[in-house]
Amino acid sequence: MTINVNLFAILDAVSYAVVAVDLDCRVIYLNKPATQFLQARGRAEAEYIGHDSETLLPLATPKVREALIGNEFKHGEGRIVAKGKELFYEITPLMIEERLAGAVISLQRPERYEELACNLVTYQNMARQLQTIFQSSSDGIWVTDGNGTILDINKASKRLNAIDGSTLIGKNVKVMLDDGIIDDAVTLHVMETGQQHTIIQHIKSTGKQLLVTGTPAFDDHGNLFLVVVNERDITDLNMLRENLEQARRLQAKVREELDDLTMLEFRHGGVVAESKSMRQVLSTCLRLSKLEATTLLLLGESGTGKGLLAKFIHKSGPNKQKPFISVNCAALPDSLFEAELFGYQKGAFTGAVETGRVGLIELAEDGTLFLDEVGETPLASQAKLLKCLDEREYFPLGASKPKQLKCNIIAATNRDLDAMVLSKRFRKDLLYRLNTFTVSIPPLRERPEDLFELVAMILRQCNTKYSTDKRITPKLFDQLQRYPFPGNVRELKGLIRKGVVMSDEPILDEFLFDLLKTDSSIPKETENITLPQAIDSVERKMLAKVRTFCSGTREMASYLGVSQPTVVRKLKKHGIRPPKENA
Ligand SMILES: Nc1ncnc2c1ncn2[C@@H]1O[C@H](COP(=O)(O)OP(=O)(O)OP(=O)(O)O)[C@@H](O)[C@H]1O
Repeated sequence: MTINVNLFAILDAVSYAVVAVDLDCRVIYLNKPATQFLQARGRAEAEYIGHDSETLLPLATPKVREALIGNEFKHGEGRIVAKGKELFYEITPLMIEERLAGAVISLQRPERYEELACNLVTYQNMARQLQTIFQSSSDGIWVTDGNGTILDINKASKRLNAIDGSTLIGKNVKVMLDDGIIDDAVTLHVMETGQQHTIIQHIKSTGKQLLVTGTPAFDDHGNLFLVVVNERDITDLNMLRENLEQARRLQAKVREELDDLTMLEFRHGGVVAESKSMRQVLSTCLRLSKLEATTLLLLGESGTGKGLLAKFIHKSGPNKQKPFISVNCAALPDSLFEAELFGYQKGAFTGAVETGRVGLIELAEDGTLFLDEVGETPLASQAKLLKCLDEREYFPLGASKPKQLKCNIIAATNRDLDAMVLSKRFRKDLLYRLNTFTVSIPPLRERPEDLFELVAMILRQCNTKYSTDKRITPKLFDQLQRYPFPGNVRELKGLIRKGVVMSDEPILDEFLFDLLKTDSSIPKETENITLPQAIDSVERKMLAKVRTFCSGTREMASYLGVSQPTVVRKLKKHGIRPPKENA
């Protein structure tokens, strides 16, 4: 008996409520915390003793009943939530004299577990770790409850916002807004939408710019219970971005200045390039000039400056001191093409010079060989030229040992090589070999921005050459810009030269204006024919007329504003004999 009394006293002394039931689930005992709990709710112990435990513990009793059924007692535990309060319970067997006599239900507040857990070393370590992470983060971190009440602020945030965090804990974020510490509160946005939200916040007192992200956390019932706010200082980042932007602008300016310098360099090489298209052409040429053992193709109408650019490429390359050899493929008779290009050994063919002859390729050494009017290369020689370019060696006529091709090759044409391939006048494989690097020079009419500088340069050259001081006024530029210049820069040069030499006036406007009018007027007899026919007819008439007063194809070329090989080719096409001295 004494023992029993002591046992009850012990049970009364424990901090949790204990309820014992018999095998029929009738309440047989309540300890002191349990009766106190009932008294606090205006109930008496007597109302429950001897009654089914369902009246006292409606939510836990089904589990108790289950534990008591069968031969083996089933330990159980669970959680009771009623009227906003929460209790944890545990069901253990009640054994009397080694026989199951019922069950004991122990009930405990969850906070108590928490209090106990807090004393556990593992819990303390974990909490310490979390605090260390929270405080040592270089980003600012705030934690508020679901209503915006500040629960915690880390050190970084205090520094970024220049605030004493301890005075704010327990206050609502709205206070910070009202006090003007911050200009916007991300927590309020998160509370409103229930979603993550990011803002840029400007901190008045520190002048800092923060990237602030608020993230919501929800409990098991979907209620917002925490808002975690992360603040990242982007002041330095913005400054970095600005510096980068400034550096970029500076770089662009330097590049522009460099471009201008390069253009100046071009001008020293006598190449005018004011238009964007010509500048692009020149930059490409400059880049290509740095390549070794290269072959490139310059395309463009007659007089656009292919020859000039070929020289420019050579002069800009590493072998500018080496020879630049120019050969006009149209001017070489078919029979002599290979002999001129590859050279020959003595006695190689009838009429060959006794001593033999060095070819143009060899003469070019490791400089540049310019194959002008490459489209006119005799078909029979095209295969040999291709082999020479492919293998970078060739056999002079009559030689048994090959020689090396050391020079760069720049080919040029105003012909449509694709069309020539189709009409079988140019080898497709040679075209592919030549056009790996192609530079197309636009006609003068497509780059009027170059006109002014070209006219100024040509006038300067002519005035120096003929000791004159002729000028052109801006009025004439309107006319010049409207004129199509089929002969391109060469035609412009011829036009101005004619003006400087022939006009008696110091201002050339009127004289050149008349010349332009005659050159651009359409002859009446061409009105009912097609454009190619009209061009053909005008070409024939001009050649025939100019032939009568010129003493050679060179003079004709200069008068007509085209190259000499073009004159030779066109005379051949129209069946007109060259002037006497060239005949
Ligand atoms: N951009 C330029 N700047 C200065 N002079 C130029 C320019 N383009 C062409 N010229 C001048 O125009 C004339 C004709 O140029 P060039 O002989 O190089 O043309 P081309 O395209 O080779 O002609 P073709 O196909 O008839 O041989 C030359 O006197 C050349 O110096």
